[in-house]
Amino acid sequence: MDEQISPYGKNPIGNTGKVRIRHLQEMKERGKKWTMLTSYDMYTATIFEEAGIPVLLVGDSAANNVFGYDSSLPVTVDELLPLVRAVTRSTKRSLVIADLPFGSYQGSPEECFHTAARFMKEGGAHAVKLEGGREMLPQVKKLASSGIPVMAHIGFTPQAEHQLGGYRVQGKEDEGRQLVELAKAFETAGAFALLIEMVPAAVGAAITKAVNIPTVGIGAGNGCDAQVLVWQDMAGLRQGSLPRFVKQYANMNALLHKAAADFAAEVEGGTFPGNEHSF
Ligand SMILES: Nc1nc(=O)c2c([nH]1)NC[C@@H]1CN(c3ccc(C(=O)N[C@@H](CCC(=O)O)C(=O)O)cc3)CN21
Ligand SMILES: CC(C)C(=O)C(=O)O
Repeated sequence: MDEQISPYGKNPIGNTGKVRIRHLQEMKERGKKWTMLTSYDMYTATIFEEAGIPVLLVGDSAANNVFGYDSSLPVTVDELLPLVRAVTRSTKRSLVIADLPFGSYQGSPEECFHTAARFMKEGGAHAVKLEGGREMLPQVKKLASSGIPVMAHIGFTPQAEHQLGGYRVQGKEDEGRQLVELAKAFETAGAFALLIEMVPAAVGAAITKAVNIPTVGIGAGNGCDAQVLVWQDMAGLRQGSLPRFVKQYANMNALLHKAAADFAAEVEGGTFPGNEHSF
């Protein structure tokens, strides 16, 4: 392994400075895979950076994983900004991407620029992400030409769930070829990377081959340059039925449940606080 141990932990990029979009580009050229996780607060940001996750996404998935909405549509710029600020304040090296929420960029390239600039100026983000198809090409061009790195999210785009008819795999049959063309159009428009959600593995691989920019997959198969998961899914904080693309690497829900229940039991039983926790 050619990984180096930096003061902050292992990083597939092997550098100890800030992760830049050019590093992600170099990783694609070297065929080295990398990871992205969502993060919405200080502790997860610090832990993920130290664990060697080079890119953190403050996703609009905060809607259903922080704020308790039942989809990503209701969350606002004013709700997401403090979360972006928390993550950028807590990290030294990770590339932090702010997700543009529904209704904050679709109206026009100018609206998109205004929202993205707020995440860069007020949130300290290093890049932004937006969802959509060809109608978003002017938005991507505007950001890229204004010095704002932009990731384009294609395939299943949750902000369009009502248009797409629910949570469904995209890009089956002929639609797959159209997704490859869309990916190329976003590359030409200036996107620095693509997020590909819920498409057949063959389509994820075909897009990854067809473009020179990195692809980050979620339910898009093993052929993408990188993979992303929502952290509460990855760590098993979320319970119940999960999308097929989720793998749980821990059972944080059970761990936290037990810690809280043990605390309650000790207080109720009169054993906490003991002498060692008293003044
Ligand atoms: N916790 C969490 N994880 C996510 O991955 C996520 C969010 N929240 N919030 C925003 C969007 C919504 N996403 C979703 C939500 C549901 C499915 C889902 O139900 N998928 C099913 C059906 C697929 C099919 O057969 O067509 C699956 O089994 O994967 C997928 C992505 C992804 N994002
Ligand atoms: C699907 C995930 C990665 C996303 O876009 C989000 O967390 O908002």
